[in-house]
Amino acid sequence: MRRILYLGPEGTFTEQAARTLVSRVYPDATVGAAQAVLSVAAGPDADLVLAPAVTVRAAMVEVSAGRAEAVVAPVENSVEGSVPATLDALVDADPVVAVAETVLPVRFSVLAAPGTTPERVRTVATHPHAAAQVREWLARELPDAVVVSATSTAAAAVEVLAGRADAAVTAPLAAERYALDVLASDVADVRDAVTSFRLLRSPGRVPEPTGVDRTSLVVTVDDRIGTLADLLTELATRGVNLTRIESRPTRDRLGRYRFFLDLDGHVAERRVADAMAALRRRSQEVRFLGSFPRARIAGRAVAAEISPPDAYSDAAFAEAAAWVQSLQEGSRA
Ligand SMILES: O=C(O)C(=O)Cc1ccccc1
Repeated sequence: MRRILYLGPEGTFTEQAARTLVSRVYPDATVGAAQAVLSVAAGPDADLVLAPAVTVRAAMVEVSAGRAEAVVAPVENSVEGSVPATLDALVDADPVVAVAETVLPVRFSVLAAPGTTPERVRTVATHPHAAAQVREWLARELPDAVVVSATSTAAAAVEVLAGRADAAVTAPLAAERYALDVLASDVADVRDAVTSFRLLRSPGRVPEPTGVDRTSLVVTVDDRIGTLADLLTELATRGVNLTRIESRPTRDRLGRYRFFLDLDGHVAERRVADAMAALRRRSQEVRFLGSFPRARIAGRAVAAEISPPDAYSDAAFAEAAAWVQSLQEGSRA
């Protein structure tokens, strides 16, 4: 039985995303659920079992070691930006690549032990990404409460159950999974906030291009004048649209960075492949984090989908390469 790990414990946004992604990536599989990362307590017929992991990093180690099939991780939020723990794990762990992404609307529930009134709440536990998205609500509704960090929103609910926090800011799913009262639901400072999640596996076959794909890379560069401009020019001159660029320190010394890039397009497309080859020539290291269909909500684009001009089509690249080859072979002037 193959395990799909998600940032747990049960009842996180990531569990919700994992259910969507698994039904998309493994449409024919029977899916069971486990309570803990090493448990295989699922129906006897399940092909896949969804299991919680304490951290994304630990889950990636399980995948790299061949003990799990895939990990589902939160990547980016429309309000708070990237999830640093996921980005760092992506470069520290043995390579894993994304094969699918999904985008979920995020509205929070505030849970507390049965009978707790808002006036009695002094500590509110949650994931840092959730805290950043309910800051105004907490200042207004629970002004005396201090926010304490948890590894996930569901881990925050467990803190409340254990009596170590008075309330937790969670996913709506946690209200169904834990015996806690709902003090508030549908809480969000920004109404239409969304978070993207990816399903990551050990490197293998890349999903077929769909025409609306995303390619994700990490590029490590030397510190010299114009490096970043040079990299971006390699993309621009091949008609490759950059949808995200994020730097993270390499953590070995101050002032050294890696760049996380998301591009429109698929490694199977000539313009993207050509741009990636150029990035490789110009940088210390390029790590491929996957090419996969771009997430849509109810069939609609989440962000603008920009088509490259005809000069960058596979056909245009093939015609131009054939022309150069004919010159090299002397078959044409
Ligand atoms: O803690 C969770 O529930 C997660 O899945 C991470 C997260 C936290 C806040 C918003 C979106 C995802």
